Amino acid sequence: MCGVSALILADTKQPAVAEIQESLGLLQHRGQDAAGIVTCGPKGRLYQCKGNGMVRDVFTPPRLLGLIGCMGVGHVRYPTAGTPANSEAQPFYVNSPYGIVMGHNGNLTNTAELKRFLDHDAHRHINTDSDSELLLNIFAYHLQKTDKFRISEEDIFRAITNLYEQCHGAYACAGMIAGFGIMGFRDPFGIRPLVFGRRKSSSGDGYDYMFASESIVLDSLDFTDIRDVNPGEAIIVSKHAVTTRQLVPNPTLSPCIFEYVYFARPDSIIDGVSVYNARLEMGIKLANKIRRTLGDKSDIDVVIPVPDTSRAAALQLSQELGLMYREGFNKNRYVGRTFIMPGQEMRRKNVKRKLNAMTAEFKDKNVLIVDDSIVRGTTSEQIVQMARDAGAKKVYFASAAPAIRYPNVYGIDMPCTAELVAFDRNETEISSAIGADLVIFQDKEDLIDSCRKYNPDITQFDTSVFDGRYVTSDVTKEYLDELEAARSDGAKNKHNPRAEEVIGLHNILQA
Ligand SMILES: O=P(O)(O)OC[C@H]1O[C@H](OP(=O)(O)OP(=O)(O)O)[C@H](O)[C@@H]1O
Ligand SMILES: NC(=O)CC[C@H](N)C(=O)O
Ligand SMILES: [Mg+2]
Repeated sequence: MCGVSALILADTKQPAVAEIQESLGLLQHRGQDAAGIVTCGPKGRLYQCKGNGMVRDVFTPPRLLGLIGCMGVGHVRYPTAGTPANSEAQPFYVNSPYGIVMGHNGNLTNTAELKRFLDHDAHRHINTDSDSELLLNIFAYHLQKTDKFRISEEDIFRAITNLYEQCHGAYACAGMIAGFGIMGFRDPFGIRPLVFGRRKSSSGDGYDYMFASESIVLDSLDFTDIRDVNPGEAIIVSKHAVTTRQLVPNPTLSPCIFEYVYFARPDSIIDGVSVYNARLEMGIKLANKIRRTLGDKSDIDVVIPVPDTSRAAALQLSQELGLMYREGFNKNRYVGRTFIMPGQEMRRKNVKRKLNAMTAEFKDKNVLIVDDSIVRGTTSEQIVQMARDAGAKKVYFASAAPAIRYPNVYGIDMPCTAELVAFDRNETEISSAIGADLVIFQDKEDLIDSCRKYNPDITQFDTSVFDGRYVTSDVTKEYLDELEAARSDGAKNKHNPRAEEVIGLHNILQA
């Protein structure tokens, strides 16, 4: 997943850039590889700053000063398609028609078909390997068909409807049309999150409007009337009006359950479910599973979370089991999230840089380490070793999510089953692969119930990483094979000149 945001201020003399930058800081946990902002100023002119790096590195004060205008779009990237190159930093821009800017969270599953269509039929030039550039150009192609001097909301809705028919996979998008306004839309299954809110303008005249991947952004920036964009719904905020339209009739909301497990901030609410509450509930359900597995009289002395994401579940679990909770791992706050770092070598090195065991909490104890998930096992394997080195007698390892055995195709970069530690292994084999005495996983139904408890109206989640069932119908065995061949660690390690290529056309990073 990535993070997107778009803001339009009622007071056209005020700059939007500072709050867009703020929004990206609040979404940094969704993407650490690249960041970008495009604003729209007087005369409908667009101003862009984007490139590889964290928000604090990309947006230096002089660069921010150059981003003028009362509306704009922001993006933080975690690459899940194409390459990690600078040129694939978002938002993307096309000049025709009207000047369009788009930030995309998610992943398209029919990129080959879209690429062919844009080349052969639409005759639109695509300059990178990014699926998001394809998405933007599909939208632009359909908007172009209106062939009008000035467009209306109806034209935009029609173009998004056409995009829905053509683009498969996951996409939560925040966009802008030069001089016109901002827009947000979510794919027909609502796989990735997107929220919308408004705030009384600082001048007291009218409202400011904002889209963001997570509600924490709108909360922090004092927006109210926050609501989820529905699956298959588009919202357009022009300088004069807010227009919403349900473009896909009767969609089935199917949010990615991994947002609740790991990706989202705990203080966000996604599709009516507080991520924090869902994690606490995961802790309760996991405690029950541990009780069922080990019986009431287990020999566990202490529960220890793996910072950061597992903390809420681990604390609740310890209370449920009547066990002591201790912060046994000290975390270096300056190292980012390791799971979303590119390349296994980097992920492996950074677990060690980030976490350190405190001997006092481990020595001569039977410990239950709790994490939110075990994916490649990069974290768990090293954590178990650290616990043993610190003198633990027995190491139990519990995961608040079920075992992950299938690739993700909707915006999480796990395309290759062979890289997943649970692939083709039973629980005993996983325990020995990560060096634990016993590993205990949450049951899938319990995970689903933990989220549904807070919004029973959600009838299905995307749980594909646990069960191999994809909510969109086009994910075939052939597709998964192609994805694995293109994006496995092995494939990425092969020299890819496109990843290093400097496509200056896209970047304006200056001192
Ligand atoms: O089995 P793995 O492949 O190691 O992936 C799972 C681990 O990665 C994530 O942590 P991360 O460090 O990314 O973020 P966090 O600090 O938010 O927990 C997640 O919380 C698990 O700890
Ligand atoms: N994880 C995401 O949402 C990434 C968006 C897009 N697929 C990219 O790779 O840039
Ligand atoms: Mg973690």
